[in-house]
Amino acid sequence: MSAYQREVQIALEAVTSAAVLCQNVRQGDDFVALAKSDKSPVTVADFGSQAIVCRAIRAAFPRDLIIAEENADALRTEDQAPLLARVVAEVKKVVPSADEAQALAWIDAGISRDAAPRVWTLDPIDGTKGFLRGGQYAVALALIIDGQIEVAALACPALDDEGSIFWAVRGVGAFQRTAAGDKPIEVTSTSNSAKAALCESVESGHSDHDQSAKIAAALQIARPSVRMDSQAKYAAVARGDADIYLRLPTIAGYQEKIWDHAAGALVIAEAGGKVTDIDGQPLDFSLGSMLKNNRGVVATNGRLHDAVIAAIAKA
Ligand SMILES: Nc1ncnc2c1ncn2[C@@H]1O[C@H](COP(=O)(O)O)[C@@H](O)[C@H]1OP(=O)(O)O
Ligand SMILES: [Mg+2]
Ligand SMILES: [Mg+2]
Ligand SMILES: [Mg+2]
Repeated sequence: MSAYQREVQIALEAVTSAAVLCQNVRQGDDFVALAKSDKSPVTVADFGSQAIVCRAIRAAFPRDLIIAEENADALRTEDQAPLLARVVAEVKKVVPSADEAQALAWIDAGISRDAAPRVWTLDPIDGTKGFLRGGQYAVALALIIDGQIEVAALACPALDDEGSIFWAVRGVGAFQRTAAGDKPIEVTSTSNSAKAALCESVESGHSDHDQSAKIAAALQIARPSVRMDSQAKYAAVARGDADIYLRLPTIAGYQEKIWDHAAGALVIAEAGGKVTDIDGQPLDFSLGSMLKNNRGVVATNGRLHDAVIAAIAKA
C-alpha cells in the first residue's frame, strides 16, 4: 500500500466533484462575477468549488487546517443575496442535502493563513480569468506536512476533450487519472534549449512577457511561447507538452500564494522536473499562505533548469 492512499482518494474525489460544479456553471450563461478588493474576479463557481472541496476535507480529516483562496464574507452581505442563492443552488446539484448555512461554513473552513504541521491548500478555481474567457483553469489542492508538499490533486476541466486530472505523492510519482487507470506522467528529456517549448501566463500582469521574450531569445528558443491560464501550465510541463514554465515578477515585491503553486509544483517534481524561484532557490511552502522567501517561479523538465536560471540572471 502506498503512502497517503486515503488522502489521494479523498482529494481526487473532491477536485473531481468541484470540477463538475465549475463546468456546470460554465455551461450556463451567468457566472455572476464579482470584483474582489484587489480587483481580481471571483464567480459563483469559485465559491461553489471551495465549498465542495472544503466539505470533503473537513469530513475526512476534521483536524486538518485548510488555506484556501476565498472566504464567504461577500456572500454574507445583503447585496449579494442573489449570488449566495446561486452558489447554494450549484452546491446542491453536487451535494443535494446541502443548505445555505452549510455552504457558507464549508467556504469559511478554508480561511486559515498560518503554517501548521498538517495543512491543505486549495485554489478552488485557479485562473478565474481563464474560466471567464473560455480558456484553461484548474482546481488545485495539496497537502503540506511540516512545510513539505506530500500530496497533490489537480483538475484541469478544460484540458483535452473531457478535462484531465493529475495527482502526485512525494516519493511515489505523478500520474494522470484516465478511464483506463492511473498513467504515470513524465517530463521531456530535451536538453537543447533551442528545441524547447516555453509556456507562460496569458495575463501580462501575472508574468512579464517582455522579459520572457528576452530570455527565450537568449536560450535560442525558436518556437513562440504558449500562453495558458492557470496551473494547467504545470500539467503541460509534467506530461511533456512543454519543457519550461516561466513566471517572471511584474511588480517588485509581489509575493506568490501557496495555492497558486503547491499542487502543480509537486506534480512536476514527481514527473521528474524541477521547480524553483527565479533565483534558483527551492519554493518554501513552510511559511503559511505566502511564498515569502521566493520571487517568481521557474519550472522545467530538470535538464534545462540551470540554463534557464542562468539566462534569467543575465537578463
Ligand atoms: N501581479 C501578479 N503576479 C503574479 N501572479 C498574480 C499577480 N496578480 C495575480 N496573480 C495570480 O495569478 C494567478 C493566475 O495565474 P495565471 O496567469 O498563471 O493564470 C491568480 O491566482 C492570481 O492570483 P489572485 O487570484 O489571488 O489575484
Ligand atoms: Mg483569484
Ligand atoms: Mg490562483
Ligand atoms: Mg482562484
